Amino acid sequence: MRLFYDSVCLNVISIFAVLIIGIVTYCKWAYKYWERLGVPYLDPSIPFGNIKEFILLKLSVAEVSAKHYIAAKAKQYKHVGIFGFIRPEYMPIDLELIKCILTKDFNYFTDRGYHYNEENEPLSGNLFLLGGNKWKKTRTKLTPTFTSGKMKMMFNIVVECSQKLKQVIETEHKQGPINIKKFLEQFTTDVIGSCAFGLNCNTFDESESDFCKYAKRLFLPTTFEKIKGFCTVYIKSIHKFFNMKIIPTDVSEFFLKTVRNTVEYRQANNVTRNDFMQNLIDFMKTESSLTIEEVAAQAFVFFVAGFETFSSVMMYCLLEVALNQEIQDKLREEVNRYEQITYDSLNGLVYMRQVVDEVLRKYPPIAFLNRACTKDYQVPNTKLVLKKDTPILISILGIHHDPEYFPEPEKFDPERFSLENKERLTQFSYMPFGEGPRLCIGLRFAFLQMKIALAMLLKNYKFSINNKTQLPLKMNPKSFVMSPMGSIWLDVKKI
Ligand code: HEM
Repeated sequence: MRLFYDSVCLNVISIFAVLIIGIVTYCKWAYKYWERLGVPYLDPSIPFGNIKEFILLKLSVAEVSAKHYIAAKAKQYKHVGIFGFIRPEYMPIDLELIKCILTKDFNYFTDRGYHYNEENEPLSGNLFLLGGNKWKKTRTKLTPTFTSGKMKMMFNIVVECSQKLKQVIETEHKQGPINIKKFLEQFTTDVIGSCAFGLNCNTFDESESDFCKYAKRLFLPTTFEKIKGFCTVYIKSIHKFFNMKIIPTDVSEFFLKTVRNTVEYRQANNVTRNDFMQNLIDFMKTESSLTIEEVAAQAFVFFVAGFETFSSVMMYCLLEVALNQEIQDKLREEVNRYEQITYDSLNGLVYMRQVVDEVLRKYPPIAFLNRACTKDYQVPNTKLVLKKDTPILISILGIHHDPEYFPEPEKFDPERFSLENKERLTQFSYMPFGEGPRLCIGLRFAFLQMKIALAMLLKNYKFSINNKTQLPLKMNPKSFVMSPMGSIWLDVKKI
């Protein structure tokens, strides 16, 4: 019996050892990928490649890619090869090269390389995930939804929501310091729920409305959902084999049902409203029509793309003005030049634009851009040919903190974006909304929202930092957008 037991143990250990040796040998071979192509690369570690700190939750994915950018730049590389586990990824460092990928040779890089499957998962057929011709057609259809004329139509909805934000700050600030992010998230849910889904979410009154519940659920995935998300990016074969969905089924069903109800209600009752949903519904009637699932997918992505980005930019804005009182005073002076905030007065808020631009430089919420090579690509002025499907990673955070383009990058200085200085910025050194044909479609709407909310808050309140805020900020390694670990607590005084 003892002999049998020993032999089983020996066999198990041998199989295990062979497996380990096999994995190590394969990794070592895979890690020669960039060397074989003559591309400089950063030393990977088995089995993580170059993303160990991200996998072990020491740094956020944004910080890890910025670290790669800095390391490559220090060695004066124009481009660098990295590995996400064993997946080779290409990171351009030189801005001319970045320009080629994002604009000049865009037809080689039309896709982000993320998974989507509209039949299996209708909401994945959204503008952010789509690639190739489908993306192009959808982008052409949606572009008119974001013209300045359409923004003007949505102005009143955003003002209404900002009044509710003011009311809640009015009550809450009397109780002590406020955790500003929570209220900004509620505000964003109200705005996008209203503009993209045509709903009065009443987030401030009813914190557990269904809309809020599913929105929160989407941004707080379970461990299993995180693993699935991870497979989508790094181990596509597993993702495809198990036909995994990227959006949780209950969330998907809720958003689809909500859109269906809204469309049916408006059509049955002949109701129209000045919002994104109306534009999408109008498309359903045209020749180049959208199906109800396509409408839902776009409304869904407007919500997802706008939620974390907007609330984090606003939070960093208020943090920086709380830390820099003279900037806050100057901003307030500008806002107070207008008795009332109107759509036209927003254009006059020039200094506010500088402040927001600097916030977006220092804390770009989407800190890296993804592209995938859709056909073999000869990298200009080199012998390198990038193979079809090679993932491309551009570190916005790294570029925005590069002292060559922004001296003293950690300093918060809105003067970098004065009219005069803005003209001197190196092309492609500032890309908080991305660049090229896949540039953020919601840019105008984001500025509309930010200017209205900031103007309303600064007109009525003075913000200073409360010592419950842990400074310097440490980024949350679990978050895909630039989000701090702890909360930002502000003392608020009525003016
Ligand atoms: C401050 C707020 C925002 C920031 C910083 C931001 C940033 C970005 C960035 C960096 C991209 C990728 C661009 C690229 O790959 O070149 C993007 C794409 C996108 N954004 Fe935004 N965004 C913001 C707000 C919004 C809002 C409010 C909406 C919708 C109402 C929106 C909708 C989208 C969509 C649909 C895409 C995909 C565009 C495409 O692939 O054609 N974003 N955004």
